[in-house]
Amino acid sequence: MTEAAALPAPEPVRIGIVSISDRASRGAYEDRGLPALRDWLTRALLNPLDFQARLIADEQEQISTTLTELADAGCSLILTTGGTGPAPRDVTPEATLAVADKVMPGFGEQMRRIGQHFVPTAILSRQVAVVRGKSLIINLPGQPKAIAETLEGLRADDGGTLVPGIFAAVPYCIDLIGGPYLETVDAVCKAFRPRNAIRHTR
Ligand SMILES: Nc1ncnc2c1ncn2[C@@H]1O[C@H](COP(=O)(O)OP(=O)(O)OP(=O)(O)O)[C@@H](O)[C@H]1O
Ligand SMILES: Nc1nc2c(c(=O)[nH]1)N[C@H]1C(S)=C(S)[C@@H](COP(=O)(O)O)O[C@H]1N2
Repeated sequence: MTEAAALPAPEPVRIGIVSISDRASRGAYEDRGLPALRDWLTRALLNPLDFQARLIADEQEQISTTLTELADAGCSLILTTGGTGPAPRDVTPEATLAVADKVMPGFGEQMRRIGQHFVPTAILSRQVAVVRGKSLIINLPGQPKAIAETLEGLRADDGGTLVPGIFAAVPYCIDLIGGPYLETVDAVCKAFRPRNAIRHTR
């Protein structure tokens, strides 16, 4: 048997993607949040992906209910986009904190650090990340272009990493909460794990 044949294939992963937008949910404009999330995750991950997609309005109860349902449905990762600013209808962080078992402040800190390289108003974002059971839930900004920026970080002209994207820490976080082993495409986003946590798959 060859070494490759002896290695296990990457595990399937269920991922919740949630676009939170008053205007896109009522059809005032086309939703670009879900396609941006799906496209980036498909480029970045080698695992077979089962997406659970939702497009909803900026309603706190509805957001919390959606996040709870996706976590209960076995999503290891849930990414939201939209509703993190200071406007009265921006309530995604409150809805996310309401379903948290643990708050993970490092994600929000790093997202705002990345954002300020693109736009000074990134400090207006109130994104949070939390763990609920075996799900990691992360709020991303609403601007569709900000989704890849935040997940991937900032590259230098030579292709090296200038500011690490938040996704580099996601696979190990999911390991620690008992989820499947996520494998990334290094050219898009190289996951970091301590040496003793690295497994080899095909
Ligand atoms: N789902 C989406 N599809 C396309 N563009 C979006 C989407 N969500 C947000 N945007 C764009 O990003 C901007 C900032 O996002 P934010 O979440 O603050 O939206 P908003 O201004 O509250 O409006 P809405 O909730 O109606 O989308 C929006 O004003 C819009 O231009
Ligand atoms: N990487 C990145 N982060 C970003 C932005 C961006 O263009 N790129 N836009 C910011 C802006 S203009 C706002 S108001 C806040 C709030 O997020 P929201 O889009 O969910 O309202 O996110 C910020 N974070």
